[in-house]
Amino acid sequence: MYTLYLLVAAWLVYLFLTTLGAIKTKVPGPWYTNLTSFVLKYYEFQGKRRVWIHSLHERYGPVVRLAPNEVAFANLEGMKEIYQSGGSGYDKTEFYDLFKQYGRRPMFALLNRNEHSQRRKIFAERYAMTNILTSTILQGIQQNAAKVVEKCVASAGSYLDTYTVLHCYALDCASHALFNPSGTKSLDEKDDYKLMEDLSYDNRLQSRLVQHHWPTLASIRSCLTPKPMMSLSHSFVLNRVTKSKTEDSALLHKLRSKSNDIEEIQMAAECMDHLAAGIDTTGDALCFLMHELSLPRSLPIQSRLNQEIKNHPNAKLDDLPYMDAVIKEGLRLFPPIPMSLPRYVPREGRTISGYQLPGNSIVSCQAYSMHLMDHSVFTHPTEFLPERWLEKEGEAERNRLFFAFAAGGRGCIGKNLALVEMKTLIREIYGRFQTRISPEMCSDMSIDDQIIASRPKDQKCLLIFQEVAV
Ligand code: HEM
Repeated sequence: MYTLYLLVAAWLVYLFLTTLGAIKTKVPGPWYTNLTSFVLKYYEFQGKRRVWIHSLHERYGPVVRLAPNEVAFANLEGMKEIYQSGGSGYDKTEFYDLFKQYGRRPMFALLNRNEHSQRRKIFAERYAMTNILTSTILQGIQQNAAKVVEKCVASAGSYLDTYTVLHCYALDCASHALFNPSGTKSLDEKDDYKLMEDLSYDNRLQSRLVQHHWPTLASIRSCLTPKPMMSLSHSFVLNRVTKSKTEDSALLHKLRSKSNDIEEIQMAAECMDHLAAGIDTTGDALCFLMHELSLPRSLPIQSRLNQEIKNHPNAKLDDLPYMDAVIKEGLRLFPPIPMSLPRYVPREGRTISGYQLPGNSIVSCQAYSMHLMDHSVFTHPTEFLPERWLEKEGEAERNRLFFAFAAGGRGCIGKNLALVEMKTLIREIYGRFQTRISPEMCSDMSIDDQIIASRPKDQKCLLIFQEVAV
């Protein structure tokens, strides 16, 4: 019994001390966030972390306390300091341990900044726009887009589940960039289709959170349960890394050229990470966007898009400003990674947006709030209004707050690839079809949070494709 009293007393002292530390910084937020991270964890396990944080921003402003040692920002000042100061901003937290592959840290999960910048240098030239537009990567994307169009044509008189088709498209494009010519053909082949399912229908949110917050508990559990077999996608990537022949343009080719410094299993971890990073993000972004465009209220947007594409048949991908605006607005309203990207305040402590925070506190921004909070920059922020991106006034402010690909030296390295994939497909589809929601569609398209990314809740989106008269 005495032990119990002692434990309770120790807990109270701990709360008191953390409260003292917390009050010192006077960050706005609900009183209980000074005492415990319990409420934050509760919302995380419910898959509602993003929505809860956003509601706190709406109530308390752009800087808000989430837990005794954790603060969220939804303003430019905070974003620049956390993600861009010194080039790549503050260091990532152990949250990124969850993204290890084959027990190794790929670039996305590297915590050490020097190691990260060395690794990033290896890939930078492969993901540069010039490389993507001039190499066989673009050809692969165009061929995959043509296959999607064939499926749209074949769906005449019925509907197409665009969720699955778009995820196959994203998988085939990303795996082509990684392993060309040994990428997947999930748009045509059943076995590769299973790979898409393996990657996109992952439902391990809760167990991954347990692993993050209580790693000891997670390792006890894994000792007590039989070891899971290697997933389909992990076997696929390992097989490609150890056995496939690749063209010079493939990312794996570049990694192999560094084989003195990088072991094969580390190459596999890297390829697996880029594959996972490239599928749901691009697939979900396209799916949310096409759903929004297919709603009756978006018909005028579709018409304008169709006109632009048809009137400029030979334009370069980047010379279609309205299409650009439509895609950007989709990424603003439905960012595929809308959740917090956590970082540690450097050891000495920092003042961010006027608040003094001790070293090792956790700070973050989430794209969802960055894109909705400032009504002077994004007027009518919850509405889908591509035209806003065409206005000259406020252009710089809008671009600075656009956080779908994050910012700084740890921002998305696959951004150019993703944008070329999106633009190529949207041009092919909306230059030829009008899309509508199928009357048989009863699935929920609301944003469903996973560990860091989000997806349409029911992972189904039934659209009708009707050819537009030339
Ligand atoms: C619309 C599509 C995409 C979006 C919205 C997106 C978004 C992001 C964001 C927000 C980050 C930073 C995450 C963080 O700091 O925790 C990131 C990092 C990353 N993304 Fe993307 N991404 C997309 C597509 C892709 C594609 C197609 C690839 C590659 C095939 C890719 C590969 C990566 C990698 C490797 C990183 C880690 C970069 C580093 O640590 O230096 N992404 N992405």
